Amino acid sequence: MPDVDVAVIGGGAAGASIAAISAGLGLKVALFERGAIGGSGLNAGCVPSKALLAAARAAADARRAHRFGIRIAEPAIDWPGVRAHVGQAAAALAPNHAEERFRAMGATVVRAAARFAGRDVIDAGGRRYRFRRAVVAAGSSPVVPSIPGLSEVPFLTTDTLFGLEERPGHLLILGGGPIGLELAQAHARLGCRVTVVEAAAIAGREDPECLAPLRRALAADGVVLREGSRVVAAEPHEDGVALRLEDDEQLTGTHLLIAVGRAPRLAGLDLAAAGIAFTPRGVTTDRALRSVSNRRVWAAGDIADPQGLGPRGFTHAGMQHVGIVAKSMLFRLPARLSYDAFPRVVFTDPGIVQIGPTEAELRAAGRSGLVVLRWPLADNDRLVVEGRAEGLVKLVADSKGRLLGASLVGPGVDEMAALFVPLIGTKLTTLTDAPLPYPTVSEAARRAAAEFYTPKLLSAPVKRVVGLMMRWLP
Ligand SMILES: Cc1cc2nc3c(=O)[nH]c(=O)nc-3n(C[C@H](O)[C@H](O)[C@H](O)COP(=O)(O)OP(=O)(O)OC[C@H]3O[C@@H](n4cnc5c(N)ncnc54)[C@H](O)[C@@H]3O)c2cc1C
Ligand SMILES: NC(=O)c1ccc[n+]([C@@H]2O[C@H](COP(=O)([O-])OP(=O)(O)OC[C@H]3O[C@@H](n4cnc5c(N)ncnc54)[C@H](O)[C@@H]3O)[C@@H](O)[C@H]2O)c1
Repeated sequence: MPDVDVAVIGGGAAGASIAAISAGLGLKVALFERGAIGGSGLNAGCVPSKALLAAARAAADARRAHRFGIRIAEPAIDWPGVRAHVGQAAAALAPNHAEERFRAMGATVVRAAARFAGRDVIDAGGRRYRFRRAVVAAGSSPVVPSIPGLSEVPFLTTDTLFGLEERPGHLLILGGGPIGLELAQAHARLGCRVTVVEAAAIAGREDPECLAPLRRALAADGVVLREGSRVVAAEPHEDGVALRLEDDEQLTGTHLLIAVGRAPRLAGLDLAAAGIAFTPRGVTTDRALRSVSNRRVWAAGDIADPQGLGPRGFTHAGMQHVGIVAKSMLFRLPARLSYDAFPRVVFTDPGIVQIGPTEAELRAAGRSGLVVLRWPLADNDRLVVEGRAEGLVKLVADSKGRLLGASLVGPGVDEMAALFVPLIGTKLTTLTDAPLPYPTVSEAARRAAAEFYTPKLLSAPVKRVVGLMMRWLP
């Protein structure tokens, strides 16, 4: 006889939501969490990083105020005050993740590491739980590269950075992905020296046309970017830490942050004991997020590797997974995950947004007949009046005018992502016909979409027909 209907391993964004829905449906639920409920997003990810960026934005806005004829002295950064703000942001959101909230819903919260002990058995906290259905939502953790000497130097990851009491004097950041870039800009604006060492190009997944404005902004903030640089050794230094690059150059800093990617937290789950197939990319599932080898088990969030689609390390991917798992596991409805309109945002200033595939990804997938439309944000009235008119809206459509992907860079474009998600796969007329409010940054979406029709509308035959109608029809 099973002890629980639904066992959920991991109380992060994905696992906690599935536990809440299952309990809300009156099912007997056990939620296993070995750390803090809320997971990486609340405690060491989205929330503290965006709170730090908000403080950094306030400092940057003060520095830019002179453009508007407002003179403000160089802002004094009160680091304990900044840390208090970051702490308060997490505290304000913590009640959504409180253990009592789940208990009140009728779920059993087990504050212990869980591991599988059979196809329908989980061991945790010295007890054995037999389940009807289980969801693996154990998340991901920072990858630490094997660099000679790294284990001899004190280094930070995002698991430890937000607990650091002192302000780094000179923060060296290894990795120029979203984590490295967001935290580089935040720290630079808050008065730290920052050097980013990136083995390839920064934001390497993003459309290359979006990178120039970001590189310029980071340079203006004082971030030193070392792209195409490989670290071959790390060693202690009187300043804190030294990194040796391939060409023997040495970079020194007071602190080192490792931000070279995240990997699914597979260790300790003993997935093999339950016959759950996995690879280093995560738990192998079908498109309904159901394990391909143990049909009692589903996976969600950073640890899920839906076959053919690969893992996605975003909170909103986890939220999309929750909907799929609810349909498939709880309601027994057909469910099929698709990332065709999946958005990602780098929350720097300017931000970079990608919705759906990039032009390069579409071409690599063999899509032909692509139409690329661009609208520079230098022409956006809202940004002109705000003195920040830089960036790009780039849309990729098929020959019939159906939107396949959108790449954006500019101030405030993060909020435009939501506009585009439901439009992927639809005709661009949805945008051109919509009265998007003026003056907003979003309005540039309509201008870019209109570029698809303008050449056709202003063609010689159309001009002739319009002229004839004007002159000959009443
Ligand atoms: C600095 C940073 C900034 C980020 N910013 C963004 C952003 O702006 N937008 C965005 O969409 N994403 C962002 N992300 C990614 C986002 O945080 C993750 O995609 C998301 O938190 C993953 O949620 P999850 O539920 O899959 O896993 P997690 O949040 O990692 O939760 C998994 C939980 O499982 C628990 N656990 C693991 N193993 C066991 C076990 N054996 N037994 C019991 N419990 C276990 C862990 O303690 C953890 O609490 C950011 C990440 C970082 C690090
Ligand atoms: N804004 C957001 O939504 C957001 C923010 C932060 C994190 N995240 C999630 O967290 C994940 C992890 O982020 P990330 O930035 O750590 O990883 P990432 O994989 O996106 O980027 C890591 C970068 O490090 C570089 N790199 C790898 N090894 C290196 C080495 N030895 N030396 C120098 N550079 C090296 C890579 O070339 C890459 O550019 C992201 O993929 C994303 O899913 C999302």
